Amino acid sequence: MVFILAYYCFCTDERGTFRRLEIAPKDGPDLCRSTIFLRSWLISFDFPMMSSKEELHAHLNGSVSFSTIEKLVARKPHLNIEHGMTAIRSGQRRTLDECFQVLKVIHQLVDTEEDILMVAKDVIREFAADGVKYLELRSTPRKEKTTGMTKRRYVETVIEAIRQCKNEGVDIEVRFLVAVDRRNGAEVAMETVKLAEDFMLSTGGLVVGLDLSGDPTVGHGRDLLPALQKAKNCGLKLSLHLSEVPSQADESELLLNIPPDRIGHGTFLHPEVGGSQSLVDKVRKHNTPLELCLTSNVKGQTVSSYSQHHFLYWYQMGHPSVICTDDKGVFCTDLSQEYQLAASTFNLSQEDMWTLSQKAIDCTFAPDLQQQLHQKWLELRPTLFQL
Ligand SMILES: CNc1ncnc2c1ncn2[C@@H]1O[C@H](COP(=O)(O)O)[C@@H](O)[C@H]1O
Ligand SMILES: [Zn+2]
Repeated sequence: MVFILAYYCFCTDERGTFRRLEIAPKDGPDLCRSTIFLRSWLISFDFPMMSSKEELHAHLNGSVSFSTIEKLVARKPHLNIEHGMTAIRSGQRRTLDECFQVLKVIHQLVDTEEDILMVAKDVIREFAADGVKYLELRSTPRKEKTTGMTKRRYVETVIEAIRQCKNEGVDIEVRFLVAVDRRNGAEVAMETVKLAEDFMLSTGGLVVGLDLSGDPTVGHGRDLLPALQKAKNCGLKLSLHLSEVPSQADESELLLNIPPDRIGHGTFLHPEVGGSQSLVDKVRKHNTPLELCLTSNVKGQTVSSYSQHHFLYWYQMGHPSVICTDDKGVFCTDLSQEYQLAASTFNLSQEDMWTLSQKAIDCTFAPDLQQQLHQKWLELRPTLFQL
């Protein structure tokens, strides 16, 4: 059976505004290979500014690429895991619950220190190859009884991967956020904060913060409040997944009082989608940046289409909004593609895109690097616009 799929090309018009053009119908089996070719062509010719970006919302295990999955599958053939089980391809949609099932499959493949080291190094290199100059990775420390991996070794191994990439000259600055999985409850959250604090103090600034993530339909943030407050008090920056699903308004009211330093998704904060003006006012009052992940939200079906994405609501308000990938492996995307999607969906010019990526520098959790990054952005700007 042959699937005929519409195929789109992005380009700029004479005003520098991004446009999406239909260029050719393609059959299913060739789609993936052709997309990779087309994307690399587009990046090099039509999106020169994409070589300076920062990624502030990337879950390590959700970011594992196809080629790394292949290596992991080769290490563990007995698991009988195929790539279709670890990624949501173009045009496919899943419920959020199904997305978490996919992440569980990846966790089965990544259960030793060797796996973590390979996965983290591959992910860092891939972001660098995509023109990301500053990356904040986040991951939930996991203990694996069968392989003897401890939570402490888990974090140490990610840090080791960051250091090795630096020593190998990979052109990217990487910082790490220790993640609290809300499904594991208050006690584990408190232990995780302690672990994050230890690493913040012992890694010379590589561990910069704490992430709250996990299935938003499980548990309530009120139980995690003491742990989150403790993290904030000890100097960890907080990025909290808030209002990722509609039922979380009460929780968001509570957690926004901390206040967090950044918000993941915030899909249902504003009144038009069942949030409230009071939630928006709190976000505005603290000028809390939002991490926005278009493909993740559309493929996970919390947002019905790209044009309905809440990026527009916050962007039009002039609120700090950072385009991110969330889980680039699971959702088959990369940061360049997310910028292209935002540009083509909301008619943004190259200048708009440039400003978005430049403003994201002020949202990073590494104030010591911000001046250096601003400098780098200014140096790259003339080449990007061929001035
Ligand atoms: C799709 N939207 C999402 N919403 C909430 N949490 C998410 C997520 N995507 C990923 N995670 C969180 O990140 C973990 C996988 O990476 P790590 O094993 O930590 O590196 C997931 O188990 C979940 O806790
Ligand atoms: Zn996320």
